[in-house]
Amino acid sequence: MAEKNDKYGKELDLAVRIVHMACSLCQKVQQSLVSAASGHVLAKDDDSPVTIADWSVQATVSWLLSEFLEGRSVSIVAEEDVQTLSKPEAASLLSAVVNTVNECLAEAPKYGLQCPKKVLGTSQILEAISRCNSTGGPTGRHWVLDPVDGTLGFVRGDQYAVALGLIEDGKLVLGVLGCPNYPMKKELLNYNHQCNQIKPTSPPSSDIWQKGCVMYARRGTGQAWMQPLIHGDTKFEWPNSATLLQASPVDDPSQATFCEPVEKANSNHLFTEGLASSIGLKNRPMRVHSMVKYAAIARGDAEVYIKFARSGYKEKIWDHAAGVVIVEEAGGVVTDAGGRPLDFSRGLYLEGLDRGIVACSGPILHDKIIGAVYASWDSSNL
Ligand SMILES: Nc1ncnc2c1ncn2[C@@H]1O[C@H](COP(=O)(O)OS(=O)(=O)O)[C@@H](OP(=O)(O)O)[C@H]1O
Ligand SMILES: [Mg+2]
Ligand SMILES: [Mg+2]
Ligand SMILES: [Mg+2]
Repeated sequence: MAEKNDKYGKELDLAVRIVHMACSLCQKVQQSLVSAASGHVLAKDDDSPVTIADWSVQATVSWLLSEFLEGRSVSIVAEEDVQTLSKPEAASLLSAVVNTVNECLAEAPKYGLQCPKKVLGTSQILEAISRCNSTGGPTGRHWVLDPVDGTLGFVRGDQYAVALGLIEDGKLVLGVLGCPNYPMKKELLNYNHQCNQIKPTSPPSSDIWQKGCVMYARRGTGQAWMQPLIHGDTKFEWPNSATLLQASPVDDPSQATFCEPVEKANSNHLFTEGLASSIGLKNRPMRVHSMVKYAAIARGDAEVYIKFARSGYKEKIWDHAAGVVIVEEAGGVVTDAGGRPLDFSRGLYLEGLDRGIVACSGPILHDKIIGAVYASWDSSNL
């Protein structure tokens, strides 16, 4: 864990504890969603799903950051808002969120944090969610939160992540990525060859599935770390143990494993297929929901992550912030398709992104992949 006196050490220490708590919250909600025939899964205006977990994590993280940092002035850029939750017909949903948040905060002492003196009321929870309405920008400190990244994976009982990053003066300074269904050891996963998604080797109820991990890194340290996920209902002593992450040394593109989004609608699978065949790639793609793709690169389970959204889609900073700093500190390189670093200083979106995102486990491989992207792009646009 970070030294207390180091820059951002206090913030990182707090963020890691908060992400552990959020992961525990998500695990409980996911279990109830998967076991119930129908759960609280709603569709947003863009048809993407949102659940009790998305709002509950946002409220919990917001409350904890405000409580332990600069109070209400803490700036948080996050995905969810309270529009749907505040509607009269959403009363039962809102009360489920209120209960979920209070249950989670009551566990804070297990993570070495103080819980609220009184149970939080509905208005406090709505306020905590809506307080995360910062738009970021080039100056000042902004926390960047994706409460549940890969909500589709979450509702399918599959992979998802809790992602918390910090930007200062437009630069990423730290990232924490909680991956509740991504086991500490790659050997505990196998590939489901039908759909190429990461699946556990055992059913979701097993210990293996429950053993997720939390990764974190501070900019400029050259180190990224991983802790086993802590479960709220088990006995443990904080601090948690951590192991150093190392991205893969493979620099031959034909030997690489590619990661990409599961949904064709979120990334151009045909382009990556063409790219893969142009470089003689042997391995099947690892199609996995959420920022677990960045986690896979950071810890050497895969070498390349490519996301080329349809033209006109603007990538949001919370879908990348935590993952990018962790990959880079583990030895990887993340840029757009033109080889330029991602720009987190321009508000909610990665403005000026050239085509899409290319994350690789090291600089030599990255150069080669960018070259191959250029060649494939030219030939696919002839
Ligand atoms: N049309 C479109 N194109 C590209 N990206 C989109 C699109 N719609 C949504 N999103 C964002 O993708 C986030 C999930 O990315 P994934 O890589 O997990 O996608 S996938 O589920 O594996 O297909 C997802 O994050 P969450 O909403 O946090 O799940 C979205 O922010
Ligand atoms: Mg997301
Ligand atoms: Mg999300
Ligand atoms: Mg979403």
